[in-house]
Amino acid sequence: MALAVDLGWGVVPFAGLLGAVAMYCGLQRGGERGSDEQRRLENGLTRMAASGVFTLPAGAAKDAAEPLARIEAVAAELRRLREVAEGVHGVEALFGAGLRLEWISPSIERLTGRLPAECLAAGDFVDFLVHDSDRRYCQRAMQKVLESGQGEDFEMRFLHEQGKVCWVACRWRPLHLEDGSVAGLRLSAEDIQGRKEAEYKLLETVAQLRRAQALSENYLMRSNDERLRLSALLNVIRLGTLFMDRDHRVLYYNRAMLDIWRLSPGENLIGLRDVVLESKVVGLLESPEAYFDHIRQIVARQEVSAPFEIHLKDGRVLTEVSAVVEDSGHGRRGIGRVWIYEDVTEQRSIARKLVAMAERDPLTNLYNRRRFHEELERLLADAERRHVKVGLLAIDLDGFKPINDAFGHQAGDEVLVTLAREVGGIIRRNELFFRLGGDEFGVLVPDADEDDLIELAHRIVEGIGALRFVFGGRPAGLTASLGIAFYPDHACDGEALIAAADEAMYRSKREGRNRWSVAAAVQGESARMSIQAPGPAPDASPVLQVGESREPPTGEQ
Ligand SMILES: Nc1nc2c(ncn2[C@@H]2O[C@H](COP(=O)(O)OP(=O)(O)OP(=O)(O)O)[C@@H](O)[C@H]2O)c(=O)[nH]1
Repeated sequence: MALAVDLGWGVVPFAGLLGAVAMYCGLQRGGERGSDEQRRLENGLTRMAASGVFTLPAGAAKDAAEPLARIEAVAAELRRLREVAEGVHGVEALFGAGLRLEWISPSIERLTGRLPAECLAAGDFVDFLVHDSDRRYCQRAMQKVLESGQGEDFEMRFLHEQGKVCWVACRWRPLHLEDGSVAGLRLSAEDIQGRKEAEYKLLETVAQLRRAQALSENYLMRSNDERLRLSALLNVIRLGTLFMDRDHRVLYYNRAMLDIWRLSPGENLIGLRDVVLESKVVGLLESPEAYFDHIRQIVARQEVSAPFEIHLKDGRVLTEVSAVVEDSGHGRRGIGRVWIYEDVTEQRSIARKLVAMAERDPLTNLYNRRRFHEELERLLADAERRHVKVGLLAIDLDGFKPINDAFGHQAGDEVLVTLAREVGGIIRRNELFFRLGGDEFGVLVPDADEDDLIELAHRIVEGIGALRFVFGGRPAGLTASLGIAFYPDHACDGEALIAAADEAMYRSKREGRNRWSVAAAVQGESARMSIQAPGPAPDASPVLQVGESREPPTGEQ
């Protein structure tokens, strides 16, 4: 059914009316309102009325001027309507019942580059103007409006003749006949390209924000994983770790930290100020004041601190190192400070044992020959600097081999141990006693005085000679031969001093054992060159002093 218009005095097919009005207007424009033409028009209108195209008011047929005036009024009204329709910003279009485009506003050109005439000439409006992706939906929606008589609103894309796309918001409305049936559709399409672009931009921005959020969530998750890994690591290592913030409050600590400082495992240190922390450990420290002074010095500096030893009352030894935690901007103040504590008690003990093993004789626990040489060099350097003497006593047992041979090696060991203890009891605290190997011993005496050393040698000879042993029910004893030498009197260096003392000791052996001898004074000044020793000038001739124990011990020799 064709689209029709109600003019108030009859329903007129739209196209027919437009034709009639155009014809009328054309006549007007041409100024040819001759009576023939007017008559033709009046006849035409009368025929149209007679054929039911529209209904003339009663009496109109008698007065042909009446419908003409009405047509003029309608034409004027239509011109105004056309002006309005052609001037609309959006697109307006009318479709017949076959969904064929019957009229479209010129504004379609602005959106699609297509002229209304092109659109009307195109067979199918949807195929011609609607974007591929929206065609089926559009066709279905048009059909639905036609069938249901209910309007549909949706957005779709027009295709511009140059291929670009233009989004429009469509309002599809049915056109009803008087009897209520649907005679066609009306489309009102509004250009929403700007809004769509804004929406796309917004969506893109939202997508970017989502990506950024996902990225930051990913970073957060990874940094959280890192934190957990670090925390797990810090909790398994034996180093006590403490992070303080720049306001001197506890930020983080690990289990070892609580362990080392004997704090209960459930203790919560987070947020505690340094002074509170100090109050918790003060009872453990051997020298709290010294330690807290040290902390204040460290905190005042920026560089990594040197390892510091902390001695605790329970005998443990801790080492501490601290460093500023730099901030990412490498600011001078940093974001806080890390403190690392290590309980080195066991290491220190092992080190002590290793040192002892390296420098002590395992049988007698006396210093060994290695330590003897170290101490000798040290004492000689000191004597050189302070212009004092160093005395060396070389001790060699007499008749030790026969004890081994007669009573066994274990008996010999017992003799050595007993002897070490006895002689250790005779020497003074500043005198150093060594087992130099086998049955050889040595005593180094700093700031030595000749008379004192001779007195010491005498007491040692007597002390050893007085030792009494019983092995397998049989008594045993032994004596010792001693040699005494002084630096710089008898030697200008360590080796020479040893040689001089040995020489004196062998002299004691030769002279009958169980005695002491003082080394012969060296000829000339060579041994004294480096020292201006106080006292009388030495005699140029070799001097030998020999001492003997008054009571030679008994025993199997
Ligand atoms: N039991 C024991 N004997 C040792 C040890 N070290 C060395 N000896 C022995 O000590 C003896 C030292 O020999 P000598 O110096 O000739 O013995 P000596 O009988 O004192 O000889 P003189 O010095 O001439 O009187 C050797 O028999 C070694 O085997 C040890 O650690 N334990």
